[in-house]
Amino acid sequence: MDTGNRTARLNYRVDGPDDAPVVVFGPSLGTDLGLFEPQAAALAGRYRVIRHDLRGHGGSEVPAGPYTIGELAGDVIALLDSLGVQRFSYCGVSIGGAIGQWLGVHHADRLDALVICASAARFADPESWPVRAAKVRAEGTEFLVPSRTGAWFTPGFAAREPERAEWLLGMLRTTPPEGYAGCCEAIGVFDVRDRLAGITAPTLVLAGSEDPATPVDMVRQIADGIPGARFQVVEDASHLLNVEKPEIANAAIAEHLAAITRTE
Ligand SMILES: O=C(O)CC1=CCC(=O)O1
Repeated sequence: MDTGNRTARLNYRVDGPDDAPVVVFGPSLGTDLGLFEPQAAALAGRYRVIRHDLRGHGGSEVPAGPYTIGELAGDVIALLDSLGVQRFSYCGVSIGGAIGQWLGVHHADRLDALVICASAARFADPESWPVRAAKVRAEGTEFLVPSRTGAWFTPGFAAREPERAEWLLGMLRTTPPEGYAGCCEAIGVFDVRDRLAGITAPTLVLAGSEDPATPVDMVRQIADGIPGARFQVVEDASHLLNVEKPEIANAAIAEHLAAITRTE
């Protein structure tokens, strides 16, 4: 099976009981494992919550790009193997959701359940991603910061919760340019539209009603392609819907996982 080239060492954090069912959380482009603080706080009483940084992000190793989603997923499998985890559920946001889809296609035997948030089977404007990668390699990530209001969270969220908005933007500011660029290149060539029907894990797909990066109809295509997948729109949320509307996201994720995994 193709899991890409050499795996990269991922930074990760584990919360919750050692013997509980495992739920793995994979973040979005330009963020880190802190993205899932609201989910870890809500779920770590019942699950062994493993959050990881993407390759080239946060505290993870930063190999030279370009990367592929297969390589990013291979990093996650290598991490779980190193922790002795065989079966797990996976929840990913955006590129993290792409990793989830890839795991669903290639590691069905290990997946209890999938949650895919604000993602795509084929991201919009594929030709734009290498352009963004080149600009980030040349200039760093700072030029992206102003446009993340709207792209990541609604202006209303930024006004209501400025400290949380700044906390998210701080993740982007500290993302290594090479890691960010390598992930852009992975996004640009990712396309599993013709593989979705092969995903057998019970799947929940969440979309933010105000998300311009992965609009509702684009996210819905994932659910339409996966047999039996459930789809839910989170109202008044943009791309990082799990932070903008944590109570709604947590309730949906917890209900989906509880229906699949035994915690008692
Ligand atoms: O451009 C962004 O920041 C939104 C996004 C697309 C893929 C991803 O992981 O984040």
